[in-house]
Amino acid sequence: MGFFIRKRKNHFPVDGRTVVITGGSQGMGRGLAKLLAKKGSNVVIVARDVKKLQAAIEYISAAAANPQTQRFHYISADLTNPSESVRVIEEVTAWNNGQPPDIVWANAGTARPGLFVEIPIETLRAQMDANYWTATYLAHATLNCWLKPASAFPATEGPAPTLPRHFVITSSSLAFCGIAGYSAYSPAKAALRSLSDSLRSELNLYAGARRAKYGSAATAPPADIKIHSVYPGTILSPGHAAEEQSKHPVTKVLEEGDPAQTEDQVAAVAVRELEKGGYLISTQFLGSAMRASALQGSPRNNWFVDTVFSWATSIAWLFIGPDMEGKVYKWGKENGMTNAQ
Ligand SMILES: NC(=O)C1=CN([C@@H]2O[C@H](COP(=O)(O)OP(=O)(O)OC[C@H]3O[C@@H](n4cnc5c(N)ncnc54)[C@H](OP(=O)(O)O)[C@@H]3O)[C@@H](O)[C@H]2O)C=CC1
Ligand SMILES: CCCCCCCCCCCCCCCC(=O)[C@@H](N)CO
Repeated sequence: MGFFIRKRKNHFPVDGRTVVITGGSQGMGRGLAKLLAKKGSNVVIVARDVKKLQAAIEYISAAAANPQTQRFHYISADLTNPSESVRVIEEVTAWNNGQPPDIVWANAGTARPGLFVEIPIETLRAQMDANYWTATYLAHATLNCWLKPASAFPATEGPAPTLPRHFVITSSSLAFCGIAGYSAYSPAKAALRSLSDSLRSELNLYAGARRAKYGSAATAPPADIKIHSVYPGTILSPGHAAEEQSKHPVTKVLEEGDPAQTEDQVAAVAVRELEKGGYLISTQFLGSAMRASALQGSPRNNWFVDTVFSWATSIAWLFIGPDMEGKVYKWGKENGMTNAQ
């Protein structure tokens, strides 16, 4: 039997490892936390609202595979403040017996849709804070901890990890395609894709140094580091319900065909793709098409599928592009310029 059923390598082992998930109190982050609890991880969730965090911890820990040995923890932090990311990593390391977390998932984010000229300047900046800077500050704190053994972080104890560490970013399929109504949000998510590609390139340097003659326990990081980014489409979350309130009707027209996923569905696909070794990860078919049409120089998950799919989407855009332009034009023609909510 073993001859026929070749078990593929799991590139994202989580059993017994410690995972930090920001935005873990609801929506996709809560779905991820529950799934990883089921797969045997120790989980720390981070968000601002303590009541929601407490309720989520109860919900997440109930899914634990080994309730006697797995541990769960929450930290209340506003991640738009850079020093809060540093504190989170320090606190998790202390909680985790002096060992830094194995996996950190920058998932916190919020969308404030609306027409560009209607959005106050402060909201434009706040959207960058909530979506770009939260993840970037966390990446900076985490990579400093993982890459600099002699950094400000408490000295780590015990044996060096043998498995790679992972930093995962939740972006959005809107990173691949700009549509009316998301001008405050999409640029932040597109910037995260660029951050992901840049860090992926840079981390090769440390992987090389670990194996070179210059690498030593004192100067080289103790484990390889893998970076990944996930690009979901519509997720039926509390955040999504809130954004629907301020969403311009033309935006609803444009995203009408986007299949909605529950927090559990999106978490299951994201983790499955990570287990397969995915780097730039979409979570449903439309998202995969959007991804394929916007690959640029990003490392491929599967060179054959990604290349052929990108050719197909290049042709598809010749029809979809004008169709979407026409939908926005038609909405203006029929309803005028006002936000008809
Ligand atoms: N919903 C959707 O349709 C889509 C969402 N996404 C992205 O997926 C991720 C999850 O979204 P979703 O599932 O909708 O989750 P929600 O919007 O429902 O929840 C957001 C989570 O992030 C936390 N959070 C928000 N701001 C901060 C902050 N400044 N500091 C710390 N924590 C914060 C919230 O807790 P609290 O408010 O208590 O801080 C909450 O736990 C986000 O990055 C989002 O942009 C991507 C594609 C589609
Ligand atoms: C060949 C390619 C064809 C592409 C057609 C593109 C159609 C546009 C679909 C827009 C989907 C938007 C999902 C929103 C997710 C999100 O991040 C917000 N809900 C924030 O929470």
